[in-house]
Amino acid sequence: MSASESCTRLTEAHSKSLLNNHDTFLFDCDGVLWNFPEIFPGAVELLNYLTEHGKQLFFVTNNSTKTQDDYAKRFNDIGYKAKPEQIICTAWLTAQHLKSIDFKGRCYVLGMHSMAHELEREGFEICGGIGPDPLASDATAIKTDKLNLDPNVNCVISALDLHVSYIKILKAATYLNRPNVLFLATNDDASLPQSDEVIMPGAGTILASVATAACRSPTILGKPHAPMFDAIRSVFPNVDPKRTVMIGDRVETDIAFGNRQGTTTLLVFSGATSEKYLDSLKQGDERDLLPSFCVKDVQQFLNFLKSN
Ligand SMILES: O=C(O)[C@H](O)[C@H](O)COP(=O)(O)O
Ligand SMILES: [Mg+2]
Repeated sequence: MSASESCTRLTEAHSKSLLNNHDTFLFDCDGVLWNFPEIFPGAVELLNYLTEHGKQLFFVTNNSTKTQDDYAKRFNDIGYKAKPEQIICTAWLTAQHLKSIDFKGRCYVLGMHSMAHELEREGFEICGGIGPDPLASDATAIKTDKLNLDPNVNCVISALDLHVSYIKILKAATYLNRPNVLFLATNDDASLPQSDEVIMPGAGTILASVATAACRSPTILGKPHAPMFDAIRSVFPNVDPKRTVMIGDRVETDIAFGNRQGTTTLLVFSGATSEKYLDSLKQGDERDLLPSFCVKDVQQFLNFLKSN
């Protein structure tokens, strides 16, 4: 797909064609449906409209701060009846990945309680990393014997951790100094999409600190990488990428994910990507990042679908 063929501004005709020629719609969450707690206008109505038109919906979010059940409850609270199996979130995905490789051992996790919940639900042991772990104020030299490291840790997982600290990065890097220790990451998003000038560092900022200190690169499970689509196939084996639309706000994760899987991609400008940034990409040769279509937001997409 050339730059001129992609990034087509969505119209009513395109929207009806997307509806008639696709069975499955994959929705990113942050920046597309909401910047929580703000739910975007038209978001819930669009989900219900597509469901009423017989479409299969999945929610593919790199956000690791909530469990599948948390998301299912959130969707039900805002008026969309979601089943947990429709929700492909990275906390759940990480547990499924460890299951798929028959992992045995203990994990040091830089993340929120949702990570612990999903991992422990599958029987994996967490050994630190969740919650605050501040540097002692009188710390002069940090000696290994003061760190209470667990000799049985053989996996380090980097996720979105609002309690990240120097000591936690130090412990993660020290564990990763052992070559047998597996290094996983939920995602490498630079930031969380925000509707004002605040920049909320994303999971990628934490991952970069650990990877830099440890001089190692992780296996990243979230978008744009394949495990999320594999997880959808495990729930819905008949999913056909050619009849699937991926709707996202970040080109490096959502659009690249859809393009690599061969789906149609729809970029919204309500989150991480501005029209100006997309225009700058069109000058380059990163086809992977260019969407099939782009639209202002989910409300405009819904309006096009409902127009006569
Ligand atoms: O930093 C992060 O983890 C991400 O920015 C955030 O959670 C992305 O969520 P998504 O847009 O994939 O729903
Ligand atoms: Mg997003």
